[in-house]
Amino acid sequence: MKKIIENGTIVTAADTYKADILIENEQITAIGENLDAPDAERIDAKGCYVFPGGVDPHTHLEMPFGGTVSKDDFETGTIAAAFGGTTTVIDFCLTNKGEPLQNAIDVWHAKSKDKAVIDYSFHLMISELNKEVLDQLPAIMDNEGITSFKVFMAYKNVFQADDETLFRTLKMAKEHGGLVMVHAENGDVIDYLVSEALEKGNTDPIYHALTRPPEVEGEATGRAAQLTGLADSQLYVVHVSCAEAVEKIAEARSKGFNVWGETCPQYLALDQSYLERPNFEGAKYVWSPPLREKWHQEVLWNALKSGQLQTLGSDQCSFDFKGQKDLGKGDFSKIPNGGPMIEDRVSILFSEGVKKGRISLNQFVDIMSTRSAKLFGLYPKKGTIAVGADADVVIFDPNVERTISVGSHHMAVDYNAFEGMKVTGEPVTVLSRGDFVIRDKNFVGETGKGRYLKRARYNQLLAPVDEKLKI
Ligand SMILES: NC(=O)NCCC(=O)O
Ligand SMILES: [Zn+2]
Ligand SMILES: [Zn+2]
Repeated sequence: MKKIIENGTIVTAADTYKADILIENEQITAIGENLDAPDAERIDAKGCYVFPGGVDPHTHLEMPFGGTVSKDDFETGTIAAAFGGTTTVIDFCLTNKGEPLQNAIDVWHAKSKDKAVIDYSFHLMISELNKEVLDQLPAIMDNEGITSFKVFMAYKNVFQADDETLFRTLKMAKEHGGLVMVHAENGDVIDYLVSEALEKGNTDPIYHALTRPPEVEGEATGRAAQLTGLADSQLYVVHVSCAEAVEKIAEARSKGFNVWGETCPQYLALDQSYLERPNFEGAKYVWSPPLREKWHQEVLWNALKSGQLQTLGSDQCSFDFKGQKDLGKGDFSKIPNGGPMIEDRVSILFSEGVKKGRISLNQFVDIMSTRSAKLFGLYPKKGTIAVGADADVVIFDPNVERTISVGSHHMAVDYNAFEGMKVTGEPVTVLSRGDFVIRDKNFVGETGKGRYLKRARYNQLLAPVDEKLKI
């Protein structure tokens, strides 16, 4: 069925203008004034912005972690994402040392197939990079379209990889056109600081933040950036939380290194004092890296504005307060790390960013959608409103005022980290490849309709085309 979205203001990463959009066969087929197609359903977007569906580059749906499994799965997580104006998520596929990579990928396909309501893709975790692993990667890039690889520099004895693995991953990415992602914190130093705190009897949630100071994030970010320069490769630093890390990214970029940075809503709008909330409530705000002193927020906003940071990931990794976060009662190091962010990512960026004059409307679209689509090989199918793009479209009311609350959110968990926060703006209608997923703020999508997306390689879209990979 054809559709025409009319009377709205289209916003892309580059432009803001009034026009109608014609949608046919999953795609945008025309953009212009007073479009007509006699058999089209007409959707009125009067008073609203019409922008590309959000691309969330960082989620952990149904992920085993911290002795439990993150609560939102590919069904509840993608429904919540759609309510929030996101139409594509890229989730992290965990791997186990010694296990064929394809097995791990198959586990992630089994979790997501028949569940996701919007389109999705995977990054792949690299925990070791010997010849055996290296030999598997080109086929995985070709067959699975997985072109980004995540290395953890923290979580000692769990996910943490050593510097040799990081460096070899960077070299591999250079050769094959992949993008390396890092969780940049110095896991060895954190491990020492945590045991020191616990020995002294410091067990409350606030010690999670105090044992992961900004210096350990800045150090690891700088190390990863230097190794990227040495390998002449490309790096994407996930969940940047502090000034120390921003400085290292900016320094590397000023040297011409291909280093990119993502921050998350929690670092822009929450701060370290939340971890001191009584009755163990501080556990709700345990992320790694941790929430920082409030002044870091403005540094992050300025980095988004100036382009030193480019994207916003939700780092969705939700755990119930009761029954999951409380695994860490009496020992902060056992609190599952992560929180529910997938639904509020776009709204927080709009309300705290655009409405408060920190970023422009076009920067907002770039940060929450376009730049991730470009960096991760999905553009221009995803991440923009253009003829030929998938019709992933959000109709967004920029003036409605509302209060975020667990009572009205759609994530599966028993709290919302922004509880009581007033925001301006809300998605009203969301389409995924031309089909309504959210219509007039109601879910009308279909479980399992989301499609797995194979992605292009980094150097097919951004860097000069490598002779070996002519496109
Ligand atoms: N960030 C966090 O605390 N949890 C999710 C896993 C990760 O990204 O490190
Ligand atoms: Zn991480
Ligand atoms: Zn994460």
